[in-house]
Order: sequence, then C-alpha cells, then structure tokens
Amino acid sequence: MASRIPLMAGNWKMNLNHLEAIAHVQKLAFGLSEKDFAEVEVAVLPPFTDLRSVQTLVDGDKLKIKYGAQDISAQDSGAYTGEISGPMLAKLNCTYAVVGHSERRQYHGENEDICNAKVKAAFKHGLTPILCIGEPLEVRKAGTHVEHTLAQLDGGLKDVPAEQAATIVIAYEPVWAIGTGEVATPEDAQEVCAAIRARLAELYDGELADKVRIQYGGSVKSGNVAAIMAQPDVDGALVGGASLDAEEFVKIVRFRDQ
Ligand SMILES: O=C(CO)COP(=O)(O)O
Repeated sequence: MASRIPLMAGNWKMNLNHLEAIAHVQKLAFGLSEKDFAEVEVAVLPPFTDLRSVQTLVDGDKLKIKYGAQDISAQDSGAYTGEISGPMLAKLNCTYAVVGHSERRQYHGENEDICNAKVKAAFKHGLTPILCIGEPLEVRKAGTHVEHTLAQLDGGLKDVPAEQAATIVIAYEPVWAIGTGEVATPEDAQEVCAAIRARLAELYDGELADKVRIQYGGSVKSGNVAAIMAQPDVDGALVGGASLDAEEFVKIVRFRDQ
C-alpha cells in the first residue's frame, strides 16, 4: 500500500474575517510542531477575503501550513460577477481549491457538470482540487449511498487524465453528518471510502487509486478523529466547525495522541 500522508484540512466556511484569520493561523502555528508537520499535512480553507492575510503570514513566517479556497470558478476571467478564478487563487499561492462542497451543491445548484469543470479549472492552474462527494439523509436511508457517492465521483472526474487524477483529494462528506453532530461511524466512513478507492482503480488503475487521499468530513472532532483515522481507506479529515477552535484543530492534527 502506498504511504499516504494524512491531510487535515479546516474548512472555515463563512467564518472569520481577515483579521481573525491572522490570529487563528498564528494560534495554529504556535500550537503545531515540526513533528506534526512531518507526520501530517495541515491546511486551512478560509473565505476568499482572508486568503491574502493567510498568505502574508505563511510566507512571512515560513509556516508549513498550507491553504486553499472553498470554491473556484470554472472560468479563467471575464464577465462573471462575484466569481474568483483559478489564476487569482494560483497568484495567491493557494495549494487547494474545494470543489462541489454539499453546501455549494445545495445552495448554489452546483451539478456534476459544474463540479467537473471546476476540477479541470483547478488542475489547469496548478491547484489541487478537494472534490467533495456524499449522500443526503434520504439516500442513506434508502441504502443507495455508495451508488450515489460514486456517481458524483464519476461526474467530477469525467475526462480528467490520470496524471491529474493521481493528485486529487476526495472528501467523502455524508450530508447528514455535516454540522449536525451526527458523525458517521468509522465503519460507515470506511465502507464508502473503500468503495471510492475501488472505483478509482476501475476508472484509472490500482496504483493510482492507492495514491489518492480520501478524507472523511462531517462532525469530526478531537474525540472521534482517531477511530475514523484508524480506518484503512481514510487518509484525513475535512473539518468544519471544530476547525474554528485552534486548540481543537491542533488536537485533530494530533489524532494519533487522542
Ligand atoms: O462540511 C464540512 C467540512 O467541509 C464538515 O462540517 P462540520 O465538521 O462542521 O460537520
């Protein structure tokens, strides 16, 4: 099995302004050690308006914290009011761009075609997409959560070449577990993450599937992260609410100690 470096990413969603962002990243930098960064990749995903502040801090203090955006436009530039493009994010040295978060799918009508175009836009500009997939509660109840999630994976990766797909991050986020305190059991997370890896092997090949990092997201906290990370196909967490508390996020990064 390939050795996949765990990726702990904090999705701040629409929280923390650009000044609060600086204080928050400073707390993370203070709390995390060289050992943490040697073992785990740590990333923050702030609102667009915070990215410049985060970049300045990370560059100025040579922090090992990575950062990225919560969304990316499918377009490069032009008359797209309110959109932020891949070239703009690349210019800010972003590493990641989240694509297809369930809140974008739900509130902004993002479908598979849009997510696919955004995945391609991220790769085109040297950003790593974190493609979010996962089922709503009614689908889970109907027992078709694996098929539903894999269809989103297929849609997001349509016509994405292997050399790009090998570097993508997939986040399995069951919608019913997001912000609800209702965490999926470690077995639930493993079932779908294993199915995602198996589908990557079908779409590409086993070697590629072995390299791709698959995160779990949905009510991850310091108290449940270790059991989730113990699953063989879970390579990290996409953390919402708990990532807004610096001490808690540091504990999540140190999941091995929990
Ligand atoms: O949506 C999420 C991360 O992208 C998960 O959010 P919570 O951790 O707040 O449930």
